[in-house]
Amino acid sequence: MVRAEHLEINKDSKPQKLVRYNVICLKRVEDSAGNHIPGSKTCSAQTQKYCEEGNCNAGVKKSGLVVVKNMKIIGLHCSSTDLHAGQIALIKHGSRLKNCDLYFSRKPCSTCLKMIVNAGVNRISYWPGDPEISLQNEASNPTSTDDAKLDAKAVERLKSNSRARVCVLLQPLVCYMVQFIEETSTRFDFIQKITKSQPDCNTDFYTACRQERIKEYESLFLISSEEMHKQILMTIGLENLCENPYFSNLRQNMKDLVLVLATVSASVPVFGSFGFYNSESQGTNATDDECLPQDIARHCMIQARLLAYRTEDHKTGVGAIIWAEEKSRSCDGTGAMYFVGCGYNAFPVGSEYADFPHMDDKQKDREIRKFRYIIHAEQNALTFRCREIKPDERSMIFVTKCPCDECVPLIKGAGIKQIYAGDVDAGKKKADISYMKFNEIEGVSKFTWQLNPLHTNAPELHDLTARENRLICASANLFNDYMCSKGDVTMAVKLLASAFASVE
Ligand SMILES: Nc1ccn([C@H]2C[C@H](O)[C@@H](COP(=O)(O)OP(=O)(O)OP(=O)(O)O)O2)c(=O)n1
Repeated sequence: MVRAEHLEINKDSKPQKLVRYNVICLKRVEDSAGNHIPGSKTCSAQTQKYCEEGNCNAGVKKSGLVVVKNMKIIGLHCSSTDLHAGQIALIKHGSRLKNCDLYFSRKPCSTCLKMIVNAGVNRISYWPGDPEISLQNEASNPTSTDDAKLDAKAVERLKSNSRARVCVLLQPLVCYMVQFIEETSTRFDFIQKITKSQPDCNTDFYTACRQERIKEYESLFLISSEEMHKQILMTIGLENLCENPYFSNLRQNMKDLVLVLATVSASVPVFGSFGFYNSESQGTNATDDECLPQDIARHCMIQARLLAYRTEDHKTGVGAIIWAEEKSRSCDGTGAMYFVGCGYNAFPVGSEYADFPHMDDKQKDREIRKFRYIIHAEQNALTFRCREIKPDERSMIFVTKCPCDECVPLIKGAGIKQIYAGDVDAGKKKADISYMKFNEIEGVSKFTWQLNPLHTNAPELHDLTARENRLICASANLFNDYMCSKGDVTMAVKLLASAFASVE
């Protein structure tokens, strides 16, 4: 059956639901032996550059992939040195890919497409930029461009002979969405915590960090030359998008989504010695007490932040994502980490808008408050998880807000070993929701967003940090120079892939 490539736009989306289609994948930079390179300090300049340019697998750009079955995410993958994202999905899910929807951050190549089509997937959506086999190298390497063009043709042929729908799924954002995300990101607890702890600091550091992220994501996801973008769209069978106004609308939608991603990402910023730390040991063994590298923890928290925008609670959006670590590293570009589940706060599945009360504790009548009905982000992540939580593996939950007294025993009971969260609400007690148990939890390690306690405990280091932070606040340029000189700007885990998944 011949399937036409088309742009799907959902005009009925409610504003708070728009980012429900935006899911991010995890990427680890690896050396040729497949070892994780935690940052530029241990990575040779050459390898670093090679990986950054997405050239680890000659001519093949890194891609991310979200696998969705029955509207639930069952896999978050990323290409590795040896394997493309589609190949990894095949290895991980096999024939379970049947009837799944796949969301790629680049148009997949023929090697991946033939296998996933063969597995009986339902729909393949992709980001309409440079495809997996890059078409951007024309001048520098004509032979590889010829191969890339051949591959693009093969992809078209596979597409037109397959049952699966291969399409671009891109939602235009409503006009005030970018502004809404900007405002909520600046007000986010982590940014507020930094601002409060640095009395002479305003949110300039946030603006600088956002600019840095915008630059990074634009270079990953957008094609700067309009002409080049048009040529690529023609080659990958999207000629119907090359005419205006479709072309300019497409570019604008892509830019807006990149802006949203960068804005959310900046709300978990790289700033001085802020990060996820535990002040005391709480786990049952040393491995459980060991914090993930900061860049990975930050990356997962950004995923939770994106999920929070899908909330059904008008006032407070919360996102949660669970990852676990296998004993040995896997073929996935995410290293030993694998996705377990994710969720956001919402009313019970299937309920209609008016079925339950939406009021908070400012409403005197307790019967019409939301708290007894709304399912918390952690509760949805646990309920709709796609993998079991194994007692002998390090599993971790990332929550954008402090887990409340309903959720702390659930997280512990489920056998999750680590919690990464904010602690702004810890110790708060309200009539219908309390955050008292988080501080007392035992047997689970907590890593909260704070200044590195090693720095805070050493006065001279603290002074240094304060001085450095003042410097950072002074100007965006100074901030960038400072971070670059520290080698921190290049995160080992980057938000490489933005795939667009319709998920309940
Ligand atoms: N770890 C958490 C904590 C809370 N929530 C959800 C449940 C409710 O939808 C909302 C409750 O948030 P607050 O306790 O902040 O209560 P309010 O929404 O009333 O806001 P506030 O009291 O801060 O003004 O967040 C959640 O999903 N997961």
